[in-house]
Amino acid sequence: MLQLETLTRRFGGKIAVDSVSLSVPAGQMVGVIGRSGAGKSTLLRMLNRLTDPSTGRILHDGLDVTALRGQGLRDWRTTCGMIFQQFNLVPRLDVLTNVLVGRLNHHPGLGGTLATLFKRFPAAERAAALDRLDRLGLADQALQRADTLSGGQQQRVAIARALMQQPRIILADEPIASLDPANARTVMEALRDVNRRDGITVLCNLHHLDTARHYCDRIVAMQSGRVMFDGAPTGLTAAKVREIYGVSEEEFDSMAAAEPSVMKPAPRQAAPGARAPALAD
Ligand SMILES: Nc1ncnc2c1ncn2[C@@H]1O[C@H](COP(=O)(O)OP(=O)(O)OP(=O)(O)O)[C@@H](O)[C@H]1O
Repeated sequence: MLQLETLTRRFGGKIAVDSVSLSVPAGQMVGVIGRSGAGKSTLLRMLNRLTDPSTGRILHDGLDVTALRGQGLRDWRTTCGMIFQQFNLVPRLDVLTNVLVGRLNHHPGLGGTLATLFKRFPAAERAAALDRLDRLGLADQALQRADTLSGGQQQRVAIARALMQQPRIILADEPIASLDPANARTVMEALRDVNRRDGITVLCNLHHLDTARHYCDRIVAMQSGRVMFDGAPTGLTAAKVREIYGVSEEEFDSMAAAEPSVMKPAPRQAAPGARAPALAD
C-alpha cells in the first residue's frame, strides 16, 4: 500500500501540490488527469523523491519514504521505476544495453564506459533483459541503436529497462504525450500488461480522459494542486469533467486540438512536434 498524507509542494509562493492524501493498494493502475499545471508531474516526481515534498508524508508498506536518505533513497528509486515522456534512453547505445541500465543500481561498483557496459553484466542479466524485450515485442531490435526506433518502441524499451529494476511501482509521467495514436496504444497496453501480469502498481499521468478511462482502474483528477475527483472511471460524469476542466470534455478536446498549449504550456516539458493522442476505446 502506497499512502500519501497531506502531501504538499510549494515553489516559492506557488503551491503546485496542495495537501493531497491518497491510499493506493498494491497492484492498482491509477490514471492522474487534470489540466496543464494542475500538479500531476510534481505529484509523481515527489513519489520517487525527484522532487522533495514541502510538507506531508509518503509511506510504502509502513516505510516512511519521505525520510529516506543515501542508500535507502537509492533503494526506493529502484523499487519505484519511472517512465518519462521523452523516454530518457541513451540514443547511441543499443537497445539491450539500454535495458541493462535498469540493473545499474544493483551493481554500484560496475565500472567502465557506456560502450563497454554490456559485457560487464552477468550472462543471466543479459538473458533477463532479452526476455523483457521479447515480452514487449522488441527482441528483433535488441542490437539496434536506440535512436533508430520509433517513439513507441523507445518507450517500450524504457518500460523494459524499468522492469529490470524489479520495481513494485511504476510512475509514468505522460508516457504517451509524444506518440501517435498507434504507438500510444502499444505503450498503454504494455503498461497495463505489467500491471496485470506482474501486479506492479502503476501511476500514470495522462491528458486524455478516454485513455485513462480505458486503461485505468481508478482516476484521480487534479485541479490547482488539489484532488477534485478520486474514483472509478464510471464515476467521472460529464458534470465532474466540467468541474475539473472548466469546460465539457468535447470542448476541452477541441481546444486542445486547436491549441495544444491548453494541455502543455510548460516549456520544460514541451516536445517539438509532440501531440497527445486520443485513443478510441
Ligand atoms: N521546478 C519548478 N519550479 C517552479 N514552478 C514549478 C516547478 N515545477 C512545477 N512548477 C509549477 O507547479 C505547477 C504544477 O506543475 P506540474 O508540472 O506539476 O503540473 P502538471 O499538471 O504536470 O502540468 P503539465 O500537464 O503541463 O505537465 C505549475 O504551476 C508549474 O508551473
